[in-house]
Amino acid sequence: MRSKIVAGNWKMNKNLAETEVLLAELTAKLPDTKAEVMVAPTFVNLAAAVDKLKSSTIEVIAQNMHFAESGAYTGEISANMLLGIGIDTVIIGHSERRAYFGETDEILSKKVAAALANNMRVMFCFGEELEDRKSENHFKVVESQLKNALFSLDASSWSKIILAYEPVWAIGTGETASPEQAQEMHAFIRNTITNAYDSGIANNVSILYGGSVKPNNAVEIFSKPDVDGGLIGGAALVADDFIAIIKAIS
Ligand SMILES: O=C[C@H](O)COP(=O)(O)O
Repeated sequence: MRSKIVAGNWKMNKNLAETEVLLAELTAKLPDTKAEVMVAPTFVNLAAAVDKLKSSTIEVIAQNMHFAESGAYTGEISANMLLGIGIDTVIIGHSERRAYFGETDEILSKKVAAALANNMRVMFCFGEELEDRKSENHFKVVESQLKNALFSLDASSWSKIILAYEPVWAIGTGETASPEQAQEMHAFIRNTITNAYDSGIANNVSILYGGSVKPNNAVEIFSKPDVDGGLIGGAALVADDFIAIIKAIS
């Protein structure tokens, strides 16, 4: 069901002690909000985060998982392991996984299938590179990322999908897509899903924007009708900034 979501992707930041400090600050300052609030610490700190947040409404989610159930995949983590510590939402397809770890659309579609087979929610990330936007191929690229990883899914699986549009040129760069650019792309995404499935599915999926969302731009970005919240990187590492971004959800 479409809902407002603010998720913090901590990437490879914060050791255990730092994780506990940030979570304590977040729980102490968390405002009343209609947004679902999520944090994605590193794998080694997930269990501690789940424990620390057991009486909080903040959900702990994972940054990644492998598609296999188990086996000889040194260094990897399965859906079953995440579920075993109480985590049932996973980020799949982040541009850093695509760029630095060779995750192709084919691998990502296997990961999505594995997460759904385990009844997990998937926060699926995608977005164009700067070159794609400069050459005006951004709509085509986004359409193909969605099609290759998601459009073979059954209609019923879409209740478990959250989308996060993250233009690669806006991630960690301080350069944000303008609220108009975000709205234009989010509307295109809904339209693309309507064409592949139907408007019911398109209108029920939450589409988050990610890429240099900060306290000073969140209100304007979140005010756009097809933007249902944000996937936050750098600003999620500072409690006051993340709280201010949560407050920007109306
Ligand atoms: O997952 C989060 C995104 O990569 C955005 O990161 P950022 O807010 O640091 O640009």
